[in-house]
This record gives sequence, C-alpha cells and structure tokens, in this order.
Amino acid sequence: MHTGPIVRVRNLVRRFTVKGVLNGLDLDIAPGEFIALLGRSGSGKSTLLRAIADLDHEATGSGDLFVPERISVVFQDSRLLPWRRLIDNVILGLRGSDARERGLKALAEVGLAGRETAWPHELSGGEQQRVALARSLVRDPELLLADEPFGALDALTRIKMHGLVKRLVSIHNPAVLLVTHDVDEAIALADRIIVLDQGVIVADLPNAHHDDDIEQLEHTAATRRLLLRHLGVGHDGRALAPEAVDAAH
Ligand SMILES: Nc1ncnc2c1ncn2[C@@H]1O[C@H](COP(=O)(O)OP(=O)(O)OP(=O)(O)O)[C@@H](O)[C@H]1O
Repeated sequence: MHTGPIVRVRNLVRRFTVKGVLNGLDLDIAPGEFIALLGRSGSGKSTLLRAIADLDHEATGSGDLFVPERISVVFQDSRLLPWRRLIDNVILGLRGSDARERGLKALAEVGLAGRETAWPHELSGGEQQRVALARSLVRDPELLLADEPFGALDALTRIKMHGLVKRLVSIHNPAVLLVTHDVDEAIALADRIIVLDQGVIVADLPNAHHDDDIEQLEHTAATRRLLLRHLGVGHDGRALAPEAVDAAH
C-alpha cells in the first residue's frame, strides 16, 4: 500500500517583525520516519517545530502546511503540572474509560511502574522527562515533535534516554522530528538528519544504522565530520570560514 508523507511543508515563511526566520522551507516527513534537526543557534529550528505544532501565533508568514491530526510535543523541561500526581499528568485530557489503564501502561513503558501516585517534585530531571514521554505517547501520536528533550540532562542520563527512546519508538512507531544540538544524539537516533541554516534546509542526509561495529564506527566518524562542516566547525574544532561552510552545503 502506498502512503504519502504525513507532514508536507511547502515554501514556509515565518517572520518576527521584519526578521525572516524561515525563508521558504520545504520538508516531507514519511510515516514512522525519525528525523533529527540540527542547526546553529538562531537558524530557525524551534520556529519550524512550533509552526508544525501550530504554536507560532506570534509569527507572521505564508506557505503550505499539511500535518497529521494527532501530534504530541515534548520540550526541554517536562512541563508537568506540580499539583497533579504522575498518573493524572499522564492522562490529563485523555478521554475513555480505559484512560487510567493506558496511563499506567505508559508509565510502565518508561520504567516508572508503581510510581503513579508520586508528585512531580519527587522525581529527578530524567524521570520527569520520562513522564513527559509517557504523556505524549499515551496519546498514540502519528507525529512526535521534540525540542531538545534531553538538553538539560547529564551525559550519562542522556545516553540512557536514547536507549529508552529507541525502544518506545519501535513500540509506538510515530514519526519523530527531534531538535538537538548534539551531533552524536542525531547519529544515534535518527533515520535522516537535516541541517537548517538561516531558515532553509542546507543538508538532508540518510543515516543508516549498521550491525557491524566497524562499519558503524566508520559511518559515525564520516557523518559526524560532514555534519560539523555544515554547522561551521572544522575537524580541529575551529570555526570554518563562511565560504567553507557554503561549500559544504
Ligand atoms: N517570539 C519571538 N519573537 C521575536 N523573535 C523571535 C521569537 N521566536 C524566535 N525569534 C527569533 O527567531 C530566530 C530563530 O529562533 P529559533 O528559536 O527558531 O532558533 P533555533 O534554531 O531554535 O535556536 P536555538 O538553537 O538557539 O534554540 C532567532 O533569531 C530568534 O531571536
């Protein structure tokens, strides 16, 4: 069966006052596809995510945007309601007599079985992000938008979260658009990596995962080098000249 993209963005333009932040951007996302979105600070990543999530009411703009009905969003902070227990945060706004049962299952999936009556402040930052993931996945989204969801976590917790995300995505199979500053996070998780610069896509790379360790190491090293060039960083960690960055695009 042929299914088309679940997100279709055409010639998307967004500005704040006069400043063009998205400048004619095109993007298709296939069902179940995991895309990592990289780009220098201010390149328009969050603005793109917010446009797709329909949260960009402060911006003006134009373009065509086709998005699925069920979209969940996770942010850098968990945005849990402090006065609600974990289970009530997870199932907030969810309808149906089986809501609580689904919420408990989602908490178990993120490794928090038995913690349903705890309060958000009793959890670590990583645990709070796991609740945020449970809250988004219990809605069975066709598209999960994630804006640096692990940005505030320490390196070890972040790596553990990568394993959890891979497992959850293989169970629920949503399409994912993940904004990240971390090149290695993009390589570890995504099927496809996109780089944004000045509000347009300047690189769009497939990111295969290899069973063979040596192949995976070579792939990671080559992709890492290429992505860093697109982001304006040379192999020695120094900033590249603008001409060299343009040449990489
Ligand atoms: N609500 C707003 N009002 C005015 N300007 C805004 C607003 N939101 C974003 N911008 C501007 O749009 C530009 C792009 O912002 P955006 O948050 O999309 O970048 P980003 O790539 O996500 O950056 P970062 O990696 O630093 O989070 C920035 O220059 C920012 O100042």
